[in-house]
Amino acid sequence: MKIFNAQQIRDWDAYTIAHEPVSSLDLMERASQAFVKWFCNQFVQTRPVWVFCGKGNNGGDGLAIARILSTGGYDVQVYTIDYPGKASADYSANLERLKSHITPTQIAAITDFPEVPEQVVCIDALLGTGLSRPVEGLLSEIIVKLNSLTNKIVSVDIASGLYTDQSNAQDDVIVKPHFTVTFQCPKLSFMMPQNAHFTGSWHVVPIGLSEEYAQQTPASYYFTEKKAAETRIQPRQKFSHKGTFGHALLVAGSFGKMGAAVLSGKACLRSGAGLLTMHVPACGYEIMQISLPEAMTTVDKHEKINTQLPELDAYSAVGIGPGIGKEQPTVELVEKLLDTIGVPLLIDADALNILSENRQLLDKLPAKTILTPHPKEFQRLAGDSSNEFERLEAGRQFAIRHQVIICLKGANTAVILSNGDVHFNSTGNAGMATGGTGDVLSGIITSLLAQKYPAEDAAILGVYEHGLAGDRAAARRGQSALIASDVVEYLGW
Ligand SMILES: NC(=O)C1=CN([C@@H]2O[C@H](COP(=O)(O)OP(=O)(O)OC[C@H]3O[C@@H](n4cnc5c(N)ncnc54)[C@H](O)[C@@H]3O)[C@@H](O)[C@H]2O)[C@@H](O)CC1
Ligand SMILES: Nc1ncnc2c1ncn2[C@@H]1O[C@H](COP(=O)(O)OP(=O)(O)O)[C@@H](O)[C@H]1O
Ligand SMILES: [K+]
Repeated sequence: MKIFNAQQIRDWDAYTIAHEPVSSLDLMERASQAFVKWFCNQFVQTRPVWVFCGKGNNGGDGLAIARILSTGGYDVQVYTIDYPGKASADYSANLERLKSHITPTQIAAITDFPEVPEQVVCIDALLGTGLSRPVEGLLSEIIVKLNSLTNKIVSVDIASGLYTDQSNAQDDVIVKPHFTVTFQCPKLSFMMPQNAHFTGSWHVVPIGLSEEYAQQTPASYYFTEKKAAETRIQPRQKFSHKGTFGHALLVAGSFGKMGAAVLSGKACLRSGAGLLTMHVPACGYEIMQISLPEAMTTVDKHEKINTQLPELDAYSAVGIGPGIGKEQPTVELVEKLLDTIGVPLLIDADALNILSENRQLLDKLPAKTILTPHPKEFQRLAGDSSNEFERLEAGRQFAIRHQVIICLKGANTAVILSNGDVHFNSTGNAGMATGGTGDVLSGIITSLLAQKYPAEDAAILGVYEHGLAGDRAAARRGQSALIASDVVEYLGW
């Protein structure tokens, strides 16, 4: 699914109005009905609903939502806000339509703000994607009040005060909803960890905006859901054999960190590679043979770290990094690998830190190499950013400059392609914030590369399946109990 920016969303709206054709008022009605459908599944009719409306089209949605809910039997009150600025035409039209159902109460000063009983669900329809400046004055006072309540808050389209596609300043006043019900596509700002408090649990509801516009309009940002992920899966053919599915090499582990090698190796095999060889330091030989009998093991001459690059001819992809440390002989191994490799490559963990500390190596990265940094590793690679929009932009510039693919890990991992396009992941949960889950991801992606998946597909699909396995694991055991081995166990495809 494409993630459009605020201007594109306005154009999408206008395109739909012109080409369907549908009046903008009817489109607002459709959006409001879609919101109400979600709302009625979430909150029973006995919950009173108070709707707080601004004067733009988001406020217009709020008025229409209030009318539809009231017609549906909910006890609804509407609060309109008296702040400078002109009301939109569709807001005014909906205010007229509302009048035979509900008489709105106007808030002209913060002292007019009502006492809100505990059971009331508040709907935030103050400002939407038309936000163009920080919220001030009465509107900001109202947001502060709403945020001080313990009531459930549902934002229409986007929390009031939150920008759609740019960073807010730290002291901006923004609604902190429990839920956001957003129209047609997720918004870029929902992907940023800095905005977690300003989205709550967010849900996309379709409102029938033009498919044609969505298809023909280029976007830089995407949201990878089930369908987009599954279309990348290459089905296994009846007469295939283990040679069909490639031979992966994982260079992993060091003394005290052999677990990272085991986890990435298991995940690699569970993701369909035909053959796997693990290259590990001598201390890891028995550990590998016992814990992963399906893998072959080549042993480094060094007891505790990897120092020797195995002959690469046999392998269809290489993954390096999990648990390898940063000792000088390992740095030299990484350099030699970059000088000689002719197959797809994944670089993770300490191998990324080696790149950060030996920046001349960055110029040796083969095109379409996949890098899987967590935010700290990314910061070491690309430097500081003052907010997460800037960090993402730094990631795009890095990917374009070095022609690599970056999986910037976290909730909604951003897979940044070498043309700068970003695919945010939809799976995964906070239970995965535990040691070793990144090693599992390395194994999965290396496996897909070995099977000759295009690097873009390996990154996007690998990240998706990794999160999905984490979600299955969390559903069975809960998030706190989840460990990286569970993610491997719940891979299933
Ligand atoms: N394209 C879509 O997907 C649809 C959007 N609809 C609704 O329309 C909304 C967008 O409507 P608008 O563009 O009217 O946007 P808003 O409802 O956010 O209002 C924008 C208006 O508020 C003013 N404004 C901006 N920042 C302000 C601030 N900080 N303080 C005070 N006033 C401020 C602007 O000058 C403008 O007049 C969406 O969020 C959604 O709720 C739906 O009605 C229909 C379909
Ligand atoms: N809150 C979260 N929601 C979803 N996924 C998460 C969350 N926290 C971590 N993850 C995922 O878990 C993995 C952690 O990787 P990483 O930090 O490298 O761990 P390690 O180095 O211990 O293996 C990443 O794939 C990341 O996307
Ligand atoms: K809103």
